[in-house]
Amino acid sequence: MQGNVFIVGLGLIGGSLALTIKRQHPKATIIGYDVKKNEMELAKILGVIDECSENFQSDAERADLVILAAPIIETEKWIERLALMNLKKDVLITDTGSTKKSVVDQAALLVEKDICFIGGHPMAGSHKSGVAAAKERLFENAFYILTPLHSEQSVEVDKLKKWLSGTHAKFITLSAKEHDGITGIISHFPHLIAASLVGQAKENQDKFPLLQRMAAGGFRDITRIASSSPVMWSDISLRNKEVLLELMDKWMEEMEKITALLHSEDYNGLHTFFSLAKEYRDQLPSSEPGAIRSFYDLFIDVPDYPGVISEITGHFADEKISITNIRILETREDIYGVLRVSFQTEEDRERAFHCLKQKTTYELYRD
Ligand SMILES: NC(=O)C1=CN([C@@H]2O[C@H](COP(=O)(O)OP(=O)(O)OC[C@H]3O[C@@H](n4cnc5c(N)ncnc54)[C@H](O)[C@@H]3O)[C@@H](O)[C@H]2O)C=CC1
Ligand SMILES: O=C(O)C(=O)Cc1ccc(O)cc1
Repeated sequence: MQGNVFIVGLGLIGGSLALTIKRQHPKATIIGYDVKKNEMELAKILGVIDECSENFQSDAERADLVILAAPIIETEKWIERLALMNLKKDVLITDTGSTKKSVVDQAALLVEKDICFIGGHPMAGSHKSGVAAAKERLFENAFYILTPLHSEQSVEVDKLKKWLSGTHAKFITLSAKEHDGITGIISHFPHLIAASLVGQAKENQDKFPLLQRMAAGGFRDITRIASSSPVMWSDISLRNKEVLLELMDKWMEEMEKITALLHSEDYNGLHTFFSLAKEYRDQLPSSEPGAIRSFYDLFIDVPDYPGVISEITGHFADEKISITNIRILETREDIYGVLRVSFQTEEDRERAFHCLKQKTTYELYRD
């Protein structure tokens, strides 16, 4: 595809989409805009965009595709302003916000002006922010939800998918309401809980001076998402308020039930509670990328001796397998530790798995 692609918000998501589009459509010109001038300049230096926007309106008016990748409330403000501009007749406007209903409602302002808007949410990311964290392959195999305003937009949806084909994502069309219901359960509510778990640890750190050091393993993993951008998550929480409040009521009811089980020392009740959770979780697809894909992890049971990490990374280096992260999750003093290695792609993880299967006798796990 050829034309001008105007990306607003050059963070993790805007930057990653810019890289993907540039690779897939080398003839396109990527113009980037960010309220933070230094972030915009960094994007240019890193080769993420072709041009820094000097003037939002004139760059929007020459665009064939506009991608709004700012925090949701800022995106809504841009939609209102875009509706007053003299845009190209066949321009496509999309966004990347983690909630869809309020954005799509706001886009009625564009539709009134006969401008095409298709809501979008690439469901891959991380707790990192900023253009420096952008990656060309961030969206590979991830779900990419599109929320067109009506069924007659199929030609435009196909055109948008072509622009975004370099993401190698799995496109799914949903209504904005359905999208917000699902993501509320699997993403937004868990973020609230993760942040509150971290809060609970902080509250108790004076009482237990060792707490911080000991929170390095599993606790860090289940609360990783609490390190995400506070601006982004405040926007998401407010814009999916109804869904979150409903989930919160149900959660409180559930917590009251568990409180009662503890008070009455109801062993069978607790066993049922944990069994039902385990049963449902164990049957969730593990070969699917999951709704939100962020990393491909390989877990390796390694003996706890100095040099084991360099042994493992040496094997990967020999096979030219790149890793994105490596961490010891837990070291049981006398026996084994679990090493978690993260990869950018499923393919890299598979290669790593087979490489270690061949060269070592360590137990390996992919889930
Ligand atoms: N971080 C993630 O894992 C994912 C985020 N999203 C959504 O994508 C959007 C962007 O998120 P990230 O890239 O992660 O955030 P980020 O914090 O990495 O980047 C956002 C960028 O937008 C800029 N910005 C803020 N206000 C602006 C404005 N009024 N005009 C232009 N630029 C502005 C910021 O300076 C920043 O550079 C959000 O709406 C978020 O809900 C969607 C999928 C995953
Ligand atoms: O890092 C993680 O696990 C995430 O949850 C990333 C993420 C954040 C927001 C989204 O809308 C989609 C994905």
